[in-house]
Amino acid sequence: MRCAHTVEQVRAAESQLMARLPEGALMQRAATGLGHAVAELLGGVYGRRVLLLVGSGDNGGDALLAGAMLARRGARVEAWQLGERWHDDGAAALRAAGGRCVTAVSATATPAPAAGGYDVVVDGVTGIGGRPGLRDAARAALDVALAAGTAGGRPLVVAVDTPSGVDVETGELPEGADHVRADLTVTFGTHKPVHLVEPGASACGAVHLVDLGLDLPPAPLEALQPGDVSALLPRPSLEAHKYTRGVVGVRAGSTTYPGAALLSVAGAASGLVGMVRYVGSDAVARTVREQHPEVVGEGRVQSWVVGSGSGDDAAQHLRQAGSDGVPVVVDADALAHLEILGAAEQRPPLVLTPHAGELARLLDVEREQVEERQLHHAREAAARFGATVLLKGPHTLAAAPDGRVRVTTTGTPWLATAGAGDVLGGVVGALLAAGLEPLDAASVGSWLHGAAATLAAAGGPIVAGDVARALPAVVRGLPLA
Ligand SMILES: NC(=O)C1=CN([C@@H]2O[C@H](COP(=O)(O)OP(=O)(O)OC[C@H]3O[C@@H](n4cnc5c(N)ncnc54)[C@H](O)[C@@H]3O)[C@@H](O)[C@H]2O)[C@@H](O)CC1
Ligand SMILES: Nc1ncnc2c1ncn2[C@@H]1O[C@H](COP(=O)(O)OP(=O)(O)O)[C@@H](O)[C@H]1O
Ligand SMILES: [K+]
Repeated sequence: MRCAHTVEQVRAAESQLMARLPEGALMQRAATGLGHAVAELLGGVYGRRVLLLVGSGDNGGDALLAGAMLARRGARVEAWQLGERWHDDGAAALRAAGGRCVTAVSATATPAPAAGGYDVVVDGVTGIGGRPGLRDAARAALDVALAAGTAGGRPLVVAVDTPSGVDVETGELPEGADHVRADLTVTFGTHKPVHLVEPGASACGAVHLVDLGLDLPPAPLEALQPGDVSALLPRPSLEAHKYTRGVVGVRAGSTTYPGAALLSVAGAASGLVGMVRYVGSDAVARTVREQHPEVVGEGRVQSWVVGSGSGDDAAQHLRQAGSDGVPVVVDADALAHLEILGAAEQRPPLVLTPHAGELARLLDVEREQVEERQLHHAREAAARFGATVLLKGPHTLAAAPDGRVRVTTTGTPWLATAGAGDVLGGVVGALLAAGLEPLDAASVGSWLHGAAATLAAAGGPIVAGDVARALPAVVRGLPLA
């Protein structure tokens, strides 16, 4: 599991460990990991030109100590002091290693960049102690450094712990203010929410974790890895028969949108359960069975998938599905009718699968607000509706009513294609029917869906049906549990 901890959790774990280590040992560990990561990114050290942008806290200290390590190995290292103070031991180490230190850099006194520019700019302005936004001195220094470039184009940007200026705890970006965009972020001890949650995650670039040996509590935010998915995936036992594997029912699609029925069923019928039932108009049911001859009609199920392309039938589909007492995936058109299910205590377990626009309508806010504050709104909806909420997008979030959140890190922008969400609803419904609890069903389903899209796309375009077809191959490729 990839875990992201809060700043408070990180600080508590760090101070516990620091109490047991010689002074400065933890920062040296972080700086050594950072130095190695920069060296690897540059494909070597000797003769490389490195600029450190250094703030007033320990984040700057990490940058200075890593810079000293690179300078000792033959890099040409320069450090610009952006705050009123900086980490004196770090600066002394850099000077001793032959690096150049430029103090008192301000927005109006930015140094001339080295002739030929820099191969890499290391952002050590702020880490977990930073407030969102960049101060003018940092903004001006960054502009000058990036414009200086190299023969090969602009320098690479490596963020120390987090890109400066982002909101570390939420992944939000400061409104109207600037932040660093990194090619690589080297973080320490554990991930922080910004490394996983959009839009901040995109500002981190690739993320490299340096282990510090921290003793950490359970994380409020997680990202499943292939081994986790494999361990959670329901697999048929030797004694299995189709009913023990679970039966998923689909009430989706309509004469206006028969395709949504086909795609929801395609997701549900990708092999994760023993049987799929489809309930809808005769005409749509006929079309579904032509393409999926294994699908049967009405009967007992262990979960329902409702709403994709249900159009005017959405309320009725939801009422019927909700009266069974089994978990329900509520998608698309059905999301507007949650009140039909009565008070939260009377409802069956629900997985809501809105995209940002649908979640905005549910919460009566603007779509942009949801996109800007994804973690906040996913958690808010999960708590308000007492349901697991799968907020779909580039880094889909699965939020449980108890506050736990899982981020999906699989997927490809090629997945932004009509009907992909219908397939996802079917996959999540199948996993619920197979016995997973809602947060596991939502997060495992979303992980498999993203991985199937990446496999099917292979760098090129796909349609929604390709995702369902690729899903069995993703399951086959999982590591053994
Ligand atoms: N706490 C620890 O034990 C460890 C911390 N480490 C490093 O230390 C960092 C945290 O250090 P600090 O707590 O000193 O905090 P930071 O270095 O992240 O930032 C705090 C400083 O930045 C200034 N600042 C805040 N917001 C700003 C903004 N928007 N623009 C410009 N300046 C701003 C503050 O006035 C303060 O002086 C971590 O991110 C990590 O890089 C690592 O060395 C590992 C060990
Ligand atoms: N930029 C993106 N990168 C990766 N995945 C994306 C991106 N945009 C959308 N997706 C995924 O594509 C799917 C789209 O679903 P949805 O919005 O419900 O579309 P539809 O209603 O047409 O099926 C979701 O799984 C979502 O997470
Ligand atoms: K930083």
